[in-house]
Amino acid sequence: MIEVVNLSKRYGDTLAVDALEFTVRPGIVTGFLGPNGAGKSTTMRMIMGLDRPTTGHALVNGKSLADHRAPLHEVGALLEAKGVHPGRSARDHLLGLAATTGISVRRVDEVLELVGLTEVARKRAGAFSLGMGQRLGIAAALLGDPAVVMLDEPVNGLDPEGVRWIRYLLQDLAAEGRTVFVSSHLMNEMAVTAEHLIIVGRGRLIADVSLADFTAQSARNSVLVRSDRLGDLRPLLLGDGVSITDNGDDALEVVGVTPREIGERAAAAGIPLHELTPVRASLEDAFMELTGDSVQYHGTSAHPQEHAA
Ligand SMILES: Nc1ncnc2c1ncn2[C@@H]1O[C@H](COP(=O)(O)OP(=O)(O)OP(=O)(O)O)[C@@H](O)[C@H]1O
Repeated sequence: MIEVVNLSKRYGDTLAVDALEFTVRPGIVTGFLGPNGAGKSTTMRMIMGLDRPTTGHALVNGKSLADHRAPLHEVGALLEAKGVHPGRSARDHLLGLAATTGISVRRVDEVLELVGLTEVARKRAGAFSLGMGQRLGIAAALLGDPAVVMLDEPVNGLDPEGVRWIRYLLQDLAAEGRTVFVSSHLMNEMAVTAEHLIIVGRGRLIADVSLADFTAQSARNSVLVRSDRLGDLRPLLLGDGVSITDNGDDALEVVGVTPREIGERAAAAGIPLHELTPVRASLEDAFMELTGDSVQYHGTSAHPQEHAA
């Protein structure tokens, strides 16, 4: 378990983390989401005791990390790219880490196997691809068989196979009862990986919510209706709280009426429907809606009409 209590960090004029409070529970994957610069890495560094909080504190399994006798067994973390000597083999790198903390050679070979690096374990880490380097970083994080696993943007720059591998690994670690806390700015990836979300913007907590509730709350759930008699159908659907958008192509996007209701009204009027599809809001849309104001550096949008919606 990770407990973050009134945690703040100021760098000069920048309040990178602003009175954050949340708990990360064991047994599930918790996604830590926020736009670039939202304070995710800073928060994770403070949890690891690598940065000193301006106010507040973070506890890992009930104590601050410095108070644990064997911190590597409590938490394993992959923070920014690890300093691996490029001339060293993956195995030697892990053996070096293990030796300083009393971890066995057997455990080194176990984690190499777990992350799929056994075959290349004796090759120079300098020749590793980004994905292999990421696997090595994760192997190092898991070395102490920690109860808490914390990864900062682990899927950045990975190919789809690597992304999927990390997703299943995180879910397996959570299923073993560990606390898994993983940061990302990719909402759609978190949507298929995490069960709970902590969302931050400009250092502040914006939402602490289950994935299911987050999706259900989104106002953008709609129904796509296709018919060649849309002109007759439209007045039958209008009402309070209903919005109807013509998306061209013989289709309407309807918000505020259920698919069942639309089907029944169309049937009662004898209007044939060619399609009636519930459209879940993309989680990315919901995330943008929520964090829009807290994005520090807005780029110029290639799709301005989407933001106006
Ligand atoms: N060592 C530092 N010195 C000064 N400012 C810093 C330092 N580290 C972070 N910041 C600032 O604190 C804010 C939060 O940064 P942080 O890296 O924690 O965000 P993040 O959510 O992890 O972003 P990203 O997704 O881009 O990694 C940013 O404005 C950043 O510029």
